[in-house]
Parts: sequence; C-alpha cells; structure tokens
Amino acid sequence: MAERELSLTVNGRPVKLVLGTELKVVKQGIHQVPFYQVAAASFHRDSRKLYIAYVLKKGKKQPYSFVELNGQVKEDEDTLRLAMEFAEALHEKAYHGVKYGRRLRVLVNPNGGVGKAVSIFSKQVEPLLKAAGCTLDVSQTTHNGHAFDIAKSLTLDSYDAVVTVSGDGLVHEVLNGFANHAEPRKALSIPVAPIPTGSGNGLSLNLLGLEDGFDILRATLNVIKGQTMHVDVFSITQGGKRTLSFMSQALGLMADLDIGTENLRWMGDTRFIYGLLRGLIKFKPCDVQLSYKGAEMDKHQMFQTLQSRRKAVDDSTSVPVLPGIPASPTSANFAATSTDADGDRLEDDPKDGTGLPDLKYSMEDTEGWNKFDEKLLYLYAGKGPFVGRDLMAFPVSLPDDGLIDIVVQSHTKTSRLEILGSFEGAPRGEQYWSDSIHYVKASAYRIQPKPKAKGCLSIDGEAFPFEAFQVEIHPGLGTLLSPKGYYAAEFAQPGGAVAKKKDGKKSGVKGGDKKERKKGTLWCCA
Ligand SMILES: Nc1ncnc2c1ncn2[C@@H]1O[C@H](COP(=O)(O)OP(=O)(O)OP(=O)(O)O)[C@@H](O)[C@H]1O
Repeated sequence: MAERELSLTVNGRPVKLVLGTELKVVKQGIHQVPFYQVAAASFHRDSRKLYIAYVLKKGKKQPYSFVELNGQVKEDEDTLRLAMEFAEALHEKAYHGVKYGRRLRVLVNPNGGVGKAVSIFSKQVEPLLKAAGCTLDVSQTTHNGHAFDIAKSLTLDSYDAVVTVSGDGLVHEVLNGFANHAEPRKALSIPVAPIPTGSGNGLSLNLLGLEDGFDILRATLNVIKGQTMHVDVFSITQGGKRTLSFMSQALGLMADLDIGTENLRWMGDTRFIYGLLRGLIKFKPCDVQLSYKGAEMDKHQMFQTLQSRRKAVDDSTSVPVLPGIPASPTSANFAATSTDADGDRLEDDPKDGTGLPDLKYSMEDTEGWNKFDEKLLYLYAGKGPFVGRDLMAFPVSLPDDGLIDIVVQSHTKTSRLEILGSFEGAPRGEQYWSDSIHYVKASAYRIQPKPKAKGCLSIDGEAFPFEAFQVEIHPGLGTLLSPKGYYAAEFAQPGGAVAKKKDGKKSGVKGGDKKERKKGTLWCCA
C-alpha cells in the first residue's frame, strides 16, 4: 500500500505524519504508533485543524502515555483535501472492525486498592475515553453492593460495556448483579472491562499480561478497542444461596493472606506479604474434605492443550458477535468442547433461554466424584492464570474449556522452606510443576469443612462464610473485553517449550529477565 504523508504545524513547529502499516509521527523524534493504539483522528476543514490522539509506550519498561496532537495545515485546496483524506484513512484503520464511540457504564470505587481510583479516572482514563468518542455514564460506588444494584437494574440496550475502575471485587459484584437481572443471559453478554485500581487486579493481569496488567492507559485502550471474549463462570452454592464467581475460590493459607489482611488495604498488594508470612509461621492445615468431578489430571497434557489452543486462536480470525465489537476466536470455536470424567460433553444449556443455567449437581451426588484424602495447606480453584502479579496460580487455565482448575497444596508433602522457595517462580507459574502441588481440571467440586474446623473462604477476593459449598461451571456465560482473545499470560515448560507470542517470537523463557525475577518476591491473591 502506498504511504500517505501530511505536513502540518503543531505549536508553530513542523510535524510530518506518515500513514503506512502504522502511523509515524515525525517531530524532534519519531513516534511509531500501531493503529490499535490510535484513539482518534479528525480534521475540521473550516479551522484547518487536524486532531490525532494515541497512546504510546516510550520505553519497554515505561507505562503508556497519552499523546494528543492539535495541528494546523496550509490553506491551499490540495492540502485541505489531503488532510481530510488522511484523517479519514487513519480513523478507518484505527477502528477497523471496532465500533467507534462505545457507550460505557463506568463504575468507580473510591475505596478500592490504595484509594486513588477517582483521580486516576479523571486524570487518565476519562480524557482517553472522551478522545475516543466514547459516551460515559459514570457513577462512584458509595458502598459495598452498590455495583451489584446498578448491574442488576442496568438498561441493557443502552450500553456496549461496563467498565469497573477498581479491583476484582467490583467485577464480582457486576457479574452477580447481571445474574440477578430480569434478563440474566442478556446482561451477562454485556462485556465487562476492568481498569486496575484495586489491590490484586488479577483480571486485568489476565487480560493484559504481567508487563501491562497494572497499566491504566493500556486497560483504557482495551475498553476502547477490546474484542468480546466469552469466559466460563462458576456457580457457588452455599447454604441454598447461589453466587457467581468469575475468578477464584481460596481456602487455607491463600484465603487467610487475603481476607485476613482486608484492614491493611492502604498497603496496596504489599498487604499480601504480611499475610503470607503470618500464615507460614502458623503453617496450619485447612481441615476440609475436597471432592471433585475430575476431567484432566495430567500436567503435561494440560500444558500441551494450552499450547495447541493458543496456536489455534492465533491462526484463526475474529468473528463479530456484538455490533461493532468483534468476538475472539476462542468464543466462536472452542466454547464448551471439553468432556468431563464420564466422557459427557460439557455443553451448557442452549443460549436461547433467558434465565441462568440450571444447576446439574446436588450436594448429595457422589457417582464419578473423586475424593482428595491428604491434609491440605490451601486450595485454590479458578479461571485465568493470574490471581495477582506475584502468583500465576492457574498457568494452564483456558477461558472457555468448561472446566475449573483446582490447585491443592499438600500439607504433609511440603515444608515452609519449600513454600518460601517457590515464591521466586510463582509469577511465572513455576510451582505448577512441583510434586507437592496437585493440579486437576474438573467440571465441579465440593468442599465440606470437618467438624469444628475454622478458617477463611475467599471468593473472587471477597469474604464468604467458612461453610460447605459446591461449585459448577457454566461454559462461556460471562463476557469480557480482551485485546488478544485469550489470556495474556505466558507459561513455559521447565527448560523446554515456551508459549509463543502472536508475532512468533519466543518469550517468557524459563527463568526470564533477572530483574523481573527479583521484583516478583511475594504472592498475592484475588
Ligand atoms: N464507596 C465504597 N466504600 C466502601 N467500600 C466500597 C465502596 N464502593 C465499593 N466498595 C467495596 O469495595 C470492595 C473492594 O473492591 P475491589 O475488590 O474492587 O478492590 P480491591 O479489593 O482493592 O482489589 P482486588 O479485589 O483486586 O484485590 C468491594 O467489595 C466493593 O463492594
């Protein structure tokens, strides 16, 4: 394709724009901007003003920054025509297959994380969303349960997505609000996109990867340009009450370090170190009975499946399912193709119903269920590789395989020293290969605390009663916005195969960047 060029002046200085396979902005330096990162391009003929907005990473370790160019072109007719064509062509490329000007319901939790969500939203998120022509309906949440209420009564046709400016807890509330909506299925098809201003921000890490998972502008760009990605969600039944979970359930050490440190929220994710060290000193077993309906238990097989799914996604093309918001190929091709332990297809109820899917298992079902008989230090079950930036708890998790990944750390087969030693590799999921970690994929599981047992239960980072509960999976019921259409985490086999990036370059080799390894010193959870 022939390149287009345009000269203009910005603040009295000459600037050249080149439109080729990406946008090149030549001023004192050169900005090379992939079209995905361009938020706006427009030309106003009467004032001869050209406006361009984009986000750019100025160095690999730098956060994204927001750049706006307000330039003016010469008055002659040829230049005016060229400027108009340039702006139109750039806009077309920037929004190819993506609806411009998404209608967003934005929920800002002033209390999430270290309490900076309000200023982060007004200083960073809102200007970029507005530049991208989005219409915003913004509310600050005033109390626990507020986001639930808003989602429960959301006018569904008025919005393209719900944006949570908080941590994982607010996403949990929105999905549960949707589950209690008059039209739950339709509500759950509205994509949710997080802006990471909570403590753990596990969902953001899963969508954007370790490097960019906490990057505000990168997350905002996902709101503007992301494609819909259908994900499995879980029904947790406890005491006759049904709750949806999208991310994780934790018991034992991993729940204590999260739930037990709620009062230290001001510390950001550092609070998890304190909780972890405290838990390790006690080293208390979690006295529960775990039963599960297993589907896959071979770690190497699960790793192979992860690799082949990724490759298949990379090789396919996107299919639009929502007006203007393309769907990831995972959604189209892979939803509910797994089988459970009995070889039954894990297909969910047809999507034509409007209510939540019925539950398949009762608390009394035992046929085809396995029991875990060792004492356990913790149980972590969920979807999406990261639960926090220092722990890739479910490295082989797939968004829509219809299965939940269950990790059990045996209490008898490990020591404090081994747990401490595994911190270093935890951001890269290296603990997955440890013999003392039991890792299974299941279509359902059940926890029954032993008589007099005490402890914490964390569901998506929120505290729940430490009582018996059962979990089952609803394939593809939830909807997120994602840049890639799959989880962005990179997971390697020890000394061997490496998950590859879309460009085919190797990345995330075992051991990784030494500086990065030093930074990852603690575990935190959602
Ligand atoms: N105005 C408010 N005051 C107090 N709590 C609030 C308010 N608005 C929302 N909440 C509650 O704050 C809790 C924490 O939110 P969230 O989980 O999103 O952040 P976080 O815990 O800091 O992050 P993460 O879950 O990623 O660790 C949620 O349970 C939510 O209901």
